[in-house]
Amino acid sequence: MADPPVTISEHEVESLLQYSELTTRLEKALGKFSRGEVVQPVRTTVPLQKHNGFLGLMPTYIEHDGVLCTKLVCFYKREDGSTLPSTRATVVLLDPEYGSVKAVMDGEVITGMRTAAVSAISAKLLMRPEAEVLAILGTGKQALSHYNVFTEMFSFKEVRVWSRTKDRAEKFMHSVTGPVTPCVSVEEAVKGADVIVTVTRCTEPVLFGQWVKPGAHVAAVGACRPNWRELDDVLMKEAVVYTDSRQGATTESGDVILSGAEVFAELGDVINGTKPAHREKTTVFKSLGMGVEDAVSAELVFDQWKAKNSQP
Ligand SMILES: NC(=O)C1=CN([C@@H]2O[C@H](COP(=O)(O)OP(=O)(O)OC[C@H]3O[C@@H](n4cnc5c(N)ncnc54)[C@H](O)[C@@H]3O)[C@@H](O)[C@H]2O)C=CC1
Ligand SMILES: O=C([O-])C1=[NH+]CCC1
Repeated sequence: MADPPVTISEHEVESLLQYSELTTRLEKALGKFSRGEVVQPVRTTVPLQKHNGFLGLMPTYIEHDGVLCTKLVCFYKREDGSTLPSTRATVVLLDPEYGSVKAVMDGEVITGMRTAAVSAISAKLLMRPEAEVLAILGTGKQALSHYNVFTEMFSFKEVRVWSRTKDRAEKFMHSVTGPVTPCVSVEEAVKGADVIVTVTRCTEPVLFGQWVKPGAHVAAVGACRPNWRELDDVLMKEAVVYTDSRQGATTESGDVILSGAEVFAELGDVINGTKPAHREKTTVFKSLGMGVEDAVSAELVFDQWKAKNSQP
């Protein structure tokens, strides 16, 4: 008889996940995914037309590790000024033998941390070793998680942040502990930057190739629909393009599909040593988000939860 499922709240997930262990597990998972060791169909999306959004279903099975999981994530194209969240997620961990649910956990923290950690892995693999300036475009949830993991993993001399209003960039600056330079234009934020993170909700290009320093690394996280963009054609065509999933990117990424840019490799190919990391060139990591990232994060949360709650 299976145990009843446990429920793990946002607060508990936050207290159980740390970037160091999470990043190690994600790097291994990206490698496994690109070696074909993970069953993970491209996200199924159900349009929520009335609310300008989508429900994404992200099932994943890692047979070797006995991990079966699915995330349910709603994401929206919100009007400017809307206070409603742009993503809401729940993660369900199952027992693959019995088909029973082991845990239902909050997916907000998992989505924030695993997405940022994968971007940080892309930077570790693809940025120039002498990188000094990080620019973050956007000041929402992903901007904060990216700021946290990038400043934990690397030692940038300057971190710049851009938002469409100066107020938001300054509010972001006051919400973090380290130094941040708020910028009034994208051009000002990215000029000379070695690493650029785009974490906006925009559906038209916001980052233009003419402003990007040759050899810079761009982690592009927003624009997860086939007709949404964050990057322009110039950047997409000049850069060597890496993705989390080639199949996901060619199905879901407007930046890839509409620019006609070629996907050079998955991050997992670089981790596995089957494709090179072109650090000397301008690189784009187009992130769409994968179920396997949620699955290994949820397994880590569940392991830690069990260790904390087991009887002495
Ligand atoms: N690749 C992945 O794995 C994931 C991608 N995402 C995507 O990342 C993006 C950011 O997500 P969150 O930080 O959770 O959203 P958020 O709503 O917390 O923040 C969005 C930011 O974009 C800005 N923004 C909105 N419209 C804009 C426009 N037209 N031009 C420029 N900036 C604009 C907002 O002011 C805000 O700073 C979204 O597009 C979301 O769908 C979210 C989760 C995972
Ligand atoms: O992977 C993910 O959770 C998402 N990608 C785009 C919106 C949410």
